[in-house]
Amino acid sequence: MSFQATVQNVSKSLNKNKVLSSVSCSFEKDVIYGLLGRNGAGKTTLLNMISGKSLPDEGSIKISGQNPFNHEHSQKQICFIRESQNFKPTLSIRAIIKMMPAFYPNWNQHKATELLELFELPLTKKVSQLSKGMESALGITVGIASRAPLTIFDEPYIGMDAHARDEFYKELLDDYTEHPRTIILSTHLIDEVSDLFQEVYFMKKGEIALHETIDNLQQRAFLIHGPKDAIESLYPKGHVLDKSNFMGDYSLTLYVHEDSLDDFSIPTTCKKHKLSLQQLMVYLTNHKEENSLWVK
Ligand SMILES: Nc1ncnc2c1ncn2[C@@H]1O[C@H](COP(=O)(O)OP(=O)(O)OP(=O)(O)O)[C@@H](O)[C@H]1O
Repeated sequence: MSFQATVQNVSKSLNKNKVLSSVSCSFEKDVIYGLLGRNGAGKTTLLNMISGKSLPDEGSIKISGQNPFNHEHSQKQICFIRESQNFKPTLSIRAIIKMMPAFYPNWNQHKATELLELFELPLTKKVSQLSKGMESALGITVGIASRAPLTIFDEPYIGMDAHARDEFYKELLDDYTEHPRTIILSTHLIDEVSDLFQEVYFMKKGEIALHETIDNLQQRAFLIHGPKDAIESLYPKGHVLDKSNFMGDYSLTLYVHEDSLDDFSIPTTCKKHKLSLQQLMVYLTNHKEENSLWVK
């Protein structure tokens, strides 16, 4: 059976707070997803349930047709690397690496050794003796070397410097290219990783605000400058995320309607620039609902 993770109408409360409301999404085989949203949007809560660590109050989660909660076969298909506390502090790196093949049938020892060397992680050190960045690098090593059909990284690089993060993106992409699998990456460093994503889910206040392919987003989100009349003629073509006028230079941030895409062009007096994923996310999760692109 081909791999697929599906979430259907999932709701969840924690300590009587509704954290997720009727969330539906699906993660297809061999696609890299970004799961984005502001602090407290519900990303970790959703990922915990997808990885079978907790149960929804309502709705269903299926990993290739099975409920992953307490289901050994599903658990072996999923590697979930969290922001911290992935490993017992008293264990050495050597002991952790040794036990991984029991959890992940696709575990690749050669890749693990290569990454431990790259991140300069000494086998003899215990997790409690690692710096924050080293502990994150260990999580990343395990996540990549697991080659699990569903690999989830939830803010995995706390404490890692820019150089080490670059290594992570490169290694993840290289290994994915040779051994494709489904990857979900939740992060706040959006522009750093946006080249990795093929599709993104944006979450806002416990709901999915938008799901798009990166290709589609790039064709739909623009910042456009030009004279007043030309700019105003574009309003009906999309959702106006922002507009401003600075000393006669009018600008418009537009998310083009799906049905306007085929014939969307701008007047010759205007200039358009692509909107980065980070910029789009700011508009999308804006608390001012009248501007927010919250397609419900
Ligand atoms: N154990 C808990 N008890 C009560 N509320 C909780 C608990 N854990 C999380 N929450 C609440 O659930 C909401 C969603 O939290 P969650 O950690 O899923 O968000 P997130 O999108 O991952 O945030 P961040 O980007 O900051 O990691 C938040 O409002 C948070 O306060």
